[in-house]
Amino acid sequence: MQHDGSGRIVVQNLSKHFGPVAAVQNLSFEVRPGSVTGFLGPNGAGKTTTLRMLLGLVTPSAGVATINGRPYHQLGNPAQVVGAVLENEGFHPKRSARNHLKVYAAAIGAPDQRVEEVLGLVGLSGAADRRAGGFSLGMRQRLALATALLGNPQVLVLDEPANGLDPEGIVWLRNFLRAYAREGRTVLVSSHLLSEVEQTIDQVVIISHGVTRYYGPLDQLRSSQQSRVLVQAADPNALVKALQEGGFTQVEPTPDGRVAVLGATRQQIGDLVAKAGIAVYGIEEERADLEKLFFQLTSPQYAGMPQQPYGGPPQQGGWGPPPPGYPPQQQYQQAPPGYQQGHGGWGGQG
Ligand SMILES: Nc1ncnc2c1ncn2[C@@H]1O[C@H](COP(=O)(O)OP(=O)(O)OP(=O)(O)O)[C@@H](O)[C@H]1O
Repeated sequence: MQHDGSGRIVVQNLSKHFGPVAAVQNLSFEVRPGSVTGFLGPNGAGKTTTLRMLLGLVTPSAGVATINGRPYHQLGNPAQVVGAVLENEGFHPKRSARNHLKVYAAAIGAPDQRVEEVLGLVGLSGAADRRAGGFSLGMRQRLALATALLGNPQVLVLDEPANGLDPEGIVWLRNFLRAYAREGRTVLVSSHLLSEVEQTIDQVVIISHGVTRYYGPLDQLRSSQQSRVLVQAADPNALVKALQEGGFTQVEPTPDGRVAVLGATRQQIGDLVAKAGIAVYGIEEERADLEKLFFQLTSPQYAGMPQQPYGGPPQQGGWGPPPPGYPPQQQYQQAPPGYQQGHGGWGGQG
């Protein structure tokens, strides 16, 4: 049966157990053409196992993974549909890059001319006659990518492709993958570091211990992380009152006695306290930190929490269970008790 040519990757309720180890649990997500999707999670999260199931190298315990609507082994001409780079791929050390590519090109019926094209695409033309055994890790990554590109595939699946690349190589890879997606192709790229792929990806699937923690557009994840303005005031209660009167309702105390205001700028707060005549000793903006959120989402503490409290794996734009302390447990949507009387301390304690 023919595949549908859609360029779509669909992972549906995918699970894999290795004996007692649940490597992947009920994972679901979709990758559409024209986008780069980051598949993120710490070491051991289940990324490689998932990609190996997608590529027909590991049999799922449950669920399905398809490319163009078919499991990998049912794609008639897989090299033209999907190109993949998995971790620790070996090259014959004595074979030159060009000869390595010629062997693979012959195996999938690609012409020798394609070998020269892919060498150019990955920037290895100048090193084509050097033995792969002498290549740096970064050059080996490029050669592996060139091999994946031989069939001019619609879909690219790359496991930790930034490993071993120097900063220049990372920028090169980012531009390459974005251009590839702009051609209407599909790119799925795994990493254990959000910062490494943050500028490359449009969509993100974050997993930890084989379970989805977040699945959706990166922008949405970013905008969920509001910056906060931290204010140290002589009279926090008066400050909270003024903030709420000024329409800043997302106000919370910090452990060090400051008042955190969400959805505000330093300037807005500065103007407000000046107008209200409130003495403040400091106004500081705390920038949203995506890396911190990623760490929280994938931390072991978080992984120990009940799974899927919302009844199933997250849909697109959806979350797994909230990370600890998120949203903050102490949040003054209304004035803290005690302050309305004009006396008593912060939260009615003083
Ligand atoms: N063949 C196997 N036999 C037994 N356990 C396995 C096997 N392959 C993977 N695992 C286990 O499954 C879990 C997920 O591993 P996997 O390699 O998929 O994670 P990963 O997210 O790719 O991590 P890394 O970046 O370290 O490769 C780990 O606990 C790992 O030890």
